Amino acid sequence: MWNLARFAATAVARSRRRFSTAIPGPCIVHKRGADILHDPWFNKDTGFPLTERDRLGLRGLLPPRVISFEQQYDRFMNSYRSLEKNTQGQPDKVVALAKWRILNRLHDRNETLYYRVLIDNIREFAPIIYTPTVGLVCQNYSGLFRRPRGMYFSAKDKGEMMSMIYNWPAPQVDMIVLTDGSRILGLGDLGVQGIGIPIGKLDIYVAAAGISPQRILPVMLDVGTNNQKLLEDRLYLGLRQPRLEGEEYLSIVDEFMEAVHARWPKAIVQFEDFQMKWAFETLERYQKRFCMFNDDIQGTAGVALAGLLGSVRAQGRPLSDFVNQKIVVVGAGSAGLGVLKMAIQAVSKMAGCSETAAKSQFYLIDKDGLVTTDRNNLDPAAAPFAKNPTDLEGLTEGASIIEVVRKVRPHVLLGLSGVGGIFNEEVLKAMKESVSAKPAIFAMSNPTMNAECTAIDAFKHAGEDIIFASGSPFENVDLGNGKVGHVNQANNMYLFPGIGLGSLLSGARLITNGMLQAAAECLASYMLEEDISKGILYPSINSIRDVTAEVGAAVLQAAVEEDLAEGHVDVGPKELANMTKEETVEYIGRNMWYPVYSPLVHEK
Ligand SMILES: NC(=O)c1ccc[n+]([C@@H]2O[C@H](COP(=O)([O-])OP(=O)(O)OC[C@H]3O[C@@H](n4cnc5c(N)ncnc54)[C@H](O)[C@@H]3O)[C@@H](O)[C@H]2O)c1
Ligand SMILES: O=C(O)C[C@H](O)C(=O)O
Ligand SMILES: [Mg+2]
Repeated sequence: MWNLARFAATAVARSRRRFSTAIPGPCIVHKRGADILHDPWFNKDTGFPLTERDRLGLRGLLPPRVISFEQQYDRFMNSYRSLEKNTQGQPDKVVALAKWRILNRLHDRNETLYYRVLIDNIREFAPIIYTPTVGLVCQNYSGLFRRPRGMYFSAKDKGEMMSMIYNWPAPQVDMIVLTDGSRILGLGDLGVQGIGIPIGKLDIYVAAAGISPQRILPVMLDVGTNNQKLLEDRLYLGLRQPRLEGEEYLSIVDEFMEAVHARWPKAIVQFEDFQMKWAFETLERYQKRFCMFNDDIQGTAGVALAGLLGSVRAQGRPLSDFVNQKIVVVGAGSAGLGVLKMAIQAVSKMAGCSETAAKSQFYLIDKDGLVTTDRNNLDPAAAPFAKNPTDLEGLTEGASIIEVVRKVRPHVLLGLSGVGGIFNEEVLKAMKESVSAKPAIFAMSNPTMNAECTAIDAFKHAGEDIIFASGSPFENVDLGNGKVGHVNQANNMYLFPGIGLGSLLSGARLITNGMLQAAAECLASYMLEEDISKGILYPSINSIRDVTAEVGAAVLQAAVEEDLAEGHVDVGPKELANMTKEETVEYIGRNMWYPVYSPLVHEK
């Protein structure tokens, strides 16, 4: 549970670990010749040594010189740098898509090299394969499409999924990211084009959690789209029909979940970018039956909570002061409500009070303004967080963001609305009057153009002492006189890889609230005091494998504590239970796949 002492102890004592990553043992490929060259899992391009060229029927299919992995790596990076140079001055979108294309071509051709350049340059490449560029890719998917990636199950496949799942060529799948494309980032319903999100999330799984690319599966459930523009687009690649609703919709998701479970009973399914009603409904429906979680509700909540606790520390307050922080959440969707739920639970545990009492510090605003019990047709999902107008001292149902901020003078203003720019100059200036000397502004909506405000505007209008976080990356802000306004990336990428990997290696059949809470607690305690005092709430993305190992270990240990850990491969539940915290982190690190060319034939 929320163990305050643990924060100080773990954060200060923890040394940064570097893992000696596992190198896969020799494997025999059953393909030969051109089939190997065309298989990105096995392809080494000009890197095939002569013995393999001989024995795999590759002689004559490649230019004679053998190029080392390092040389191939340098050649790719040189091409990438040339592309950067050649596209200078072109519109941002053109440059971003050109960068995505060159990376995607490598992904399609040679996965080992692709993942190595991704891991080594994660800070630079994450914004291309993940938010914000992935949003642009989804918007343009039908035009950009060259090769399929992942699996597509459509409403027309009803009754066929149990056999279709066996069309996937890999014998084992550990991690699935599933979307129905109905709420892609803040970009709305993008139908089948939303497949880019599971692909991007799974790239992060490989880079951050070391899940082998042979064991991941991005999935699109195409149940139609309500996006009129796409329905009228002659290049649109999805079903040209309105979205299925009600039982018809659920029967498709049910069939998919049964099929996956039948083939890979231990695969973990991450639900991603479902519109709110289905995000909550499917979580409720499956969380006690399958090993699954909803990243937008649960992953986001943990990352936001870690950031909120970090802001308390950054204000120089003891962590226990979290119970007194006034927090305004803008956006009552799957993400905003997930954050509220977890934050209120944390307050209630810390203060030892009921959740009802813990709610008093939180304010919720949606597209119709402040959410109160006076609202007609109050959404049942938002109802538990609605304010009683009698407690509001002057604010009424539907009050605007500026009205709420002026009246409440919150410590934190947190946006998960999907609406770019709604933390406008007036709202940001009002945050100067916050009761906190270091107010926090979280503009968490993605992609960049949907962020509630930019980093520059936040520091310009709300003052230089703010703590700032955004869902998509922004550059740090130069405040002059050598001062830097630090930009944090409050994105669920800091948690979902560890949740997935920790659950997988524990062998748990379910992902419980306790496991998710352990993940959030671990991230919250990761940062050292010296960083936190500078307003740095999250680790650098460069240390994402270390973060994931720690988070994964916390999740695994929580599974052990709840008696859910059944073990993984040859590590049984008893061994897991006997591992110390350190040993658990090492165990997780050892199980991370790392891209090197492994031999495709046994040495004679
Ligand atoms: N940073 C992260 O890790 C992270 C994680 C999840 C979601 N997100 C982002 O959060 C956003 C919302 O996601 P979601 O799943 O909750 O979406 P959603 O569609 O379920 O909810 C959006 C909410 O915003 C409210 N809203 C719309 N316009 C508004 C306005 N003008 N003022 C106030 N509120 C308004 C809506 O009423 C709704 O309650 C998306 O942009 C998504 O990319 C970020
Ligand atoms: O995809 C992201 O970058 C975060 C989050 O899952 C979102 O939906 O915005
Ligand atoms: Mg998402």
